[in-house]
Amino acid sequence: MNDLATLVEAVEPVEDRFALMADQRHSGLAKPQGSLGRLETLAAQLATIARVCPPPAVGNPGLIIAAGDHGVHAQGVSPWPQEITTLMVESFCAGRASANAIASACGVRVMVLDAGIAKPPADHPVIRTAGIMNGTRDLHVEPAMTVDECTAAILAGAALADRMIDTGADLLALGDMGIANTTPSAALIAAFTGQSADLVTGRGTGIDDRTLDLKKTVVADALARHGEDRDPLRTLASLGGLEHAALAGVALAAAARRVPVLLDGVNTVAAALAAVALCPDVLGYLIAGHRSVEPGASAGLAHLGLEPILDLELRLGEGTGALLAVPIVRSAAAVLREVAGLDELGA
Ligand SMILES: Cc1cc2ncn([C@H]3O[C@H](COP(=O)(O)O)[C@@H](O)[C@H]3O)c2cc1C
Ligand SMILES: O=C(O)c1cccnc1
Repeated sequence: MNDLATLVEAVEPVEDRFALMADQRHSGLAKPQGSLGRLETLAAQLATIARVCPPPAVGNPGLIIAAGDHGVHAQGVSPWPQEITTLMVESFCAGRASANAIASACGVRVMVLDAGIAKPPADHPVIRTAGIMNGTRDLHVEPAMTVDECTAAILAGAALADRMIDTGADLLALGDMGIANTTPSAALIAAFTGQSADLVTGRGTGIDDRTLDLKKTVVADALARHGEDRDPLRTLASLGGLEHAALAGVALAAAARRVPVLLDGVNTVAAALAAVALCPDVLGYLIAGHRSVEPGASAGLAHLGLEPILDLELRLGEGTGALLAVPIVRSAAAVLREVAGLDELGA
């Protein structure tokens, strides 16, 4: 898929009639009706995505961690130096980050997309490089990306998603890495939900009260600079990051291939809002893995109408919360596929 309009057109709505079939099937299984609670809703969603009931087993889940740097880091919105983005990506490659530990515990393959890191990491078999730019411009003073740069990042994410699906991935979890990226996330969430900068801006990696006030002002100023234009692509380019754009591309490509998309924390929720604004039919493919502590995550999830699977008070990103939800999504499909019918009891 080499242009955005083609990618958007390739996404077809999920088919609700398969949810009905899933409900009927659940009612006939050897368990009291509704006794598996939201696991049943999840299985029904998987059936609507796959257009088949029971849905296929989730046998080969993948995680894409998109990484990028941010011009707005210069405003002092994060206590961490920008080089941490590069160092953490190298840690993903070495299999030493939190995301790797949880991915191997949950049986998930990890790939990393350098969507636009300021100091690019060394080449590694798990890294793909978008090759667009080395970090965004400062969204506080000017658009973070041009529309062309943003489109290229979306397509880079879509290309990696396609490659993972071609090599067997049947669920894609989203993860992010990018020092200062909770600032563009807050700006995107405010723009796409209509909530105030004050409400959706959080402490990110753990900033003090003074820095939080500064961050809220930076987000509010960026929203004022951007103005009322709610065109999804221009909004994403103006207020977002390269990793947000790339993750929106992953969601679009996965939806186009009828593959479920598992969201992580605030940064992937911001990317999901952009993807849904670009293509409303993407929504049916999204599953919220967890509720991040960041306030913008809850605002974004509420706007999308998504109820997260887990709430473990995580506030890391990298895909950690999405990864932890993978066994639950797998189990939802397994129940609908494998549990005996009431009529088979004693047979
Ligand atoms: C060592 C380290 C590992 C991380 N892994 C994810 N993040 C998370 O924190 C960053 C965003 O927070 P803020 O906007 O406050 O900078 C992102 O990179 C996010 O993925 C990390 C942050 C650090 C410092
Ligand atoms: O919840 C998240 O995803 C998160 C929170 C803080 C920093 N980075 C990510």
